[in-house]
Amino acid sequence: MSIMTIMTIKEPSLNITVIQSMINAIDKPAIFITPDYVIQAVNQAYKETYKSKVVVGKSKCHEISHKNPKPCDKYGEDCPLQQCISSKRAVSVVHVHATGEGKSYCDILMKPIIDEDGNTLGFLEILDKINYASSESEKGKMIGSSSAFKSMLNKINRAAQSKIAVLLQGETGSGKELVAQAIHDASPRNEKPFVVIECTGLSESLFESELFGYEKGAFTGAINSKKGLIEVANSGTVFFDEIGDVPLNMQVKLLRLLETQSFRAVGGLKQKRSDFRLVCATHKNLLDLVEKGEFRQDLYYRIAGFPIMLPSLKERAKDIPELVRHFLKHSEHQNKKFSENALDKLCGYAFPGNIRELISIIEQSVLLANEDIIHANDLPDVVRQLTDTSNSADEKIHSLDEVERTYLTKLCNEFTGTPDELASLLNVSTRTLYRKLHRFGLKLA
Ligand SMILES: Nc1ncnc2c1ncn2[C@@H]1O[C@H](COP(=O)(O)OP(=O)(O)OP(=O)(O)O)[C@@H](O)[C@H]1O
Repeated sequence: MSIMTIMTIKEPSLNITVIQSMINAIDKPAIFITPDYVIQAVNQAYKETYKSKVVVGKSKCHEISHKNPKPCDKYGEDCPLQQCISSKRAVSVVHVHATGEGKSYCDILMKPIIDEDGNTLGFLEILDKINYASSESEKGKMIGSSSAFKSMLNKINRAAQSKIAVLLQGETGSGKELVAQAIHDASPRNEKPFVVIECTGLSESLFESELFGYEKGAFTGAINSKKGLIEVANSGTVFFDEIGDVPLNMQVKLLRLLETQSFRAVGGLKQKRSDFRLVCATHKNLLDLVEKGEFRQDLYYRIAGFPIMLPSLKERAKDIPELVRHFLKHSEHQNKKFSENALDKLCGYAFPGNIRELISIIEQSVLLANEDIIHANDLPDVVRQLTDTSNSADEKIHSLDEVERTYLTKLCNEFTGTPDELASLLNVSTRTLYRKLHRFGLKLA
């Protein structure tokens, strides 16, 4: 019956055995469908993933993957089949699918299968389960369901498959380190080391000894030789955080390392090699720095093979309620809940510190609330004030640096605990807190 169906779709006939063999050779879940969404061929990986009975020639793709009686565009999602029909080209979208293990993000690749005469015979759909993200609270995963978040997932998944150098650009606290880790986890190098190099505040000598290691006796205090982070990262991924903070004289050394993948330990003669995948992040506009002569153009093009722009939390405000539920659920405050009104206020706030600031605001609100329900007036002043004035026409727009500086200045004057306690409340490492204080010339009381 399935053969008949295919044969009546287009001339010349399509051999279902050929299609089935093609699908069987794909190691990811895959189906072959006709424009009426009907599945004409399916592989074992698809059956195992969706655990629903697929009747070839009858079951429709959306009935299996979404458990929906109607196609996904009827529920407000992009339909890859419709896009593929109109563009006649391969398309890729990220959807939430109902798999045998519950809801899961999937990166869908839909390709038209065209015969020698240019007739479209049907569409090949290949699915890639995204394990590092979820549309609902799940411990250890990136949470979100806004379209900005989904299109970021699509790019992460693309980047993960190749060895291309990725540059993550986004505001502070928008999740750059989490995305870097996700790229590593979804890559073929995921069993190998993921090494983070924090570029802020590295002096030249520290830069070289940290990255390249040193030989015994190379300098006072080098009692034994030590491997550098680049060597440790061999076969894995190196994540250079805040790459825009690398001073010009060190940029040359970095460029040489990236071009040759080889280096020499401090005090060593031997040239060593390390095969690492490069991911960099910055909250700065590197092209502006290139323009100002503060960042080498050749280094920029070397690190920005595949730039990914992370959306700010403001651009994905739709995700705020789920993120709030997620952070409460995985804290010691599972019994707490934000009122609808408080959630509305949060959704209207600009979050200059992005998700890190959201986490901190949740913590503060929990402390400020007297009941298990957190009301709008339990929110910290910064949210209440900024959201209260957000409609005024003459509101001055503050730069993110300004907002961060003002908030940190206030904390420096008022906070009475230790730097470690403050760093933990702000959900940053103590090192990051010191880095920020140093940047604004601030000191804790
Ligand atoms: N999509 C997400 N879902 C859940 N938690 C997230 C998400 N994105 C970021 N976070 C959390 O937000 C916090 C900040 O993220 P991260 O440190 O990756 O940001 P960043 O952009 O690297 O910050 P910085 O620019 O200051 O280095 C972390 O606690 C991280 O786990």
